[in-house]
Amino acid sequence: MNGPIAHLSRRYRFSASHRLHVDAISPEQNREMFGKCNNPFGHGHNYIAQVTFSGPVDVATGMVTNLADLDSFAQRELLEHFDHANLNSLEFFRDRVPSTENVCVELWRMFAEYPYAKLERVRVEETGNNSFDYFGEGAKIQHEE
Ligand SMILES: Nc1nc2c(c(=O)[nH]1)N=C([C@H](O)[C@H](O)COP(=O)(O)OP(=O)(O)OP(=O)(O)O)CN2
Ligand SMILES: [Zn+2]
Repeated sequence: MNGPIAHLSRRYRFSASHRLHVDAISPEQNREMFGKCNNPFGHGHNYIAQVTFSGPVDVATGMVTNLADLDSFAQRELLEHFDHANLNSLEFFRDRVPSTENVCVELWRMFAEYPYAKLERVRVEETGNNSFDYFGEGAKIQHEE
């Protein structure tokens, strides 16, 4: 039996490197657009991803979803692929700049498949100064292209 709807959020940390670069424009244009982030050797971040889900609070368990289930899912779908990876080498970023906006979009695609609650928001902190939110808008268009 289900009770009221609640939201839960969980944070996952991964370290990854990337280079912001677009093949279609010149080296000078890349440097102008991305500055130090276009360094050919890349650079790294300790990312923090926060995923937020909603769902009915199960009357028997008191939970929207068991965090242990979410952790197993995140380990398999996110951390095994992203932690200590070069983002530019991952399939999703073969034709996309590995900006944090695009990291959010890719994490949305992953976590939207979690079967036990409804994904509401993906937040990714790239540095201590910036964070990016994605709420799934335009997701179908992006993935059907
Ligand atoms: N719209 C976006 N702009 C930038 C992104 C991004 O993902 N989306 N990413 C970067 C770089 O990856 C960069 O490494 C962050 O650079 P910067 O903003 O200079 O870093 P901070 O000042 O926040 O932190 P430091 O660790 O002190 O450099 C750039 N722009
Ligand atoms: Zn960066």
